[in-house]
Amino acid sequence: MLFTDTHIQGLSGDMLPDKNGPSAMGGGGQGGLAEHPSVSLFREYLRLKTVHPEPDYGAALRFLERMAKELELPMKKVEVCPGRVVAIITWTGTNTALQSVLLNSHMDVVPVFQESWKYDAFAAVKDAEGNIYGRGTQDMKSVAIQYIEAVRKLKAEGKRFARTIHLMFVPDEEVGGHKGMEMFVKHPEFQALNIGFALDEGLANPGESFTVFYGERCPWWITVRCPGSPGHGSRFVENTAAEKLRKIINSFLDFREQEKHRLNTSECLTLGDVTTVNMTMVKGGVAYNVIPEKMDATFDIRIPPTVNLQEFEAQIQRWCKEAGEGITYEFAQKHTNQDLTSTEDSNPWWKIFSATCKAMNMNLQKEIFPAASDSRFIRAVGLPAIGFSPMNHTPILLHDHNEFLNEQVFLRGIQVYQELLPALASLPAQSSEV
Ligand SMILES: CSCC[C@H](NC(C)=O)C(=O)O
Ligand SMILES: [Zn+2]
Ligand SMILES: [Zn+2]
Repeated sequence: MLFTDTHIQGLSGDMLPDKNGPSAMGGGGQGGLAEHPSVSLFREYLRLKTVHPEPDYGAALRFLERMAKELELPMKKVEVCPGRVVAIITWTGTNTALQSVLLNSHMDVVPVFQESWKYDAFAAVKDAEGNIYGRGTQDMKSVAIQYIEAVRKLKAEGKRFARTIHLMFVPDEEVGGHKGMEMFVKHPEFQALNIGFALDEGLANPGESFTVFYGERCPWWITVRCPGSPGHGSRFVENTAAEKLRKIINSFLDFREQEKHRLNTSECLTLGDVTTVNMTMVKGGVAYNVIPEKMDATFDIRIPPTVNLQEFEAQIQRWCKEAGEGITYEFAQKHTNQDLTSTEDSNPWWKIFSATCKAMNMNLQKEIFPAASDSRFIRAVGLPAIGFSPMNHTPILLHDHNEFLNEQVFLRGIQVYQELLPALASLPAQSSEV
């Protein structure tokens, strides 16, 4: 039986036809041809509302439990915080003494401005070009299903590898990972996974190449508090909070201009190589005619690994001092680990990853991730991690309206993991492991 997109929109994931496990015939968009079962599964996962501020993690965990059952693999659940569960599906290797390969994805997605979307952001509508629209199509439910489907295919082919492969599904990445990966990397269950190398999310690439991320900028979220003398709004009161706030804003935003200019005038720099500063909140004031006793400005700063963080903070202190008396600041986010994953052939994991991609004629663009992902916590405990979402010929639409991924790009990504997983999980024992 075939469905049109209109029919599919009205169905919940549970109501989709499910004849042979995930081999559901999905929505149309391809002239009535049966939909690839992996695409149907992807669309089903997209329909789960794991959206902040109240993600339905229960639905995602039930879905993943079903996946584990279909794959005939065990799934472990670790509650790192009340209501915050990390799920791990494990394909045990033939030599459990060797370090394992981690395939990480986050279950949660960011909210949408539904009125600005072409379709319901949680209906996983597929258009006539095969573009699948939905929150999480790029970030990063596609990658989660690609991992699952690659493992399904490899298992069906009777493959088995020396190294264990862990498929990990974490909560709360989109709100900083504090009740997700940040906690889990310190958990004994994480250590017990004996991870040697991790893959996590990357970004789409609009061209033919695939972008891979070997490091991240440090996110610093800072609120600068400017105290001042209050008084009547009709007077020239000295030492006002607003005068100080103006100087603070000028210092931060002048620096922003310099960095923007540096990025725009250098061909070899990408966003991940410069510091971005954005004023994201301003607070203060109680009435039109009352000069307030304090005003705050909040900035989202992203600092590349090449910047000395002590010197950068000293600069912030100078800006505060220059702006007037009594100015303080406080961090809501201050990541300080600047570890990079080596992309030299001396790193055997990188060597096998890049060689396997090259054998598939994939051109890799190495960059610093401009935002923050859970990879930063993995690198911070000393493990190599590469951010990689196999999405080329795709505009970068994470967190944007009308986020989409084409089904052919999605399916090609499964093939990419079908090659990568055997290569990584067959990496010979390293001298550090014996
Ligand atoms: C700093 S925790 C927030 C994480 C979020 N990640 C992404 C990929 O958008 C960000 O960079 O804002
Ligand atoms: Zn993400
Ligand atoms: Zn995101």
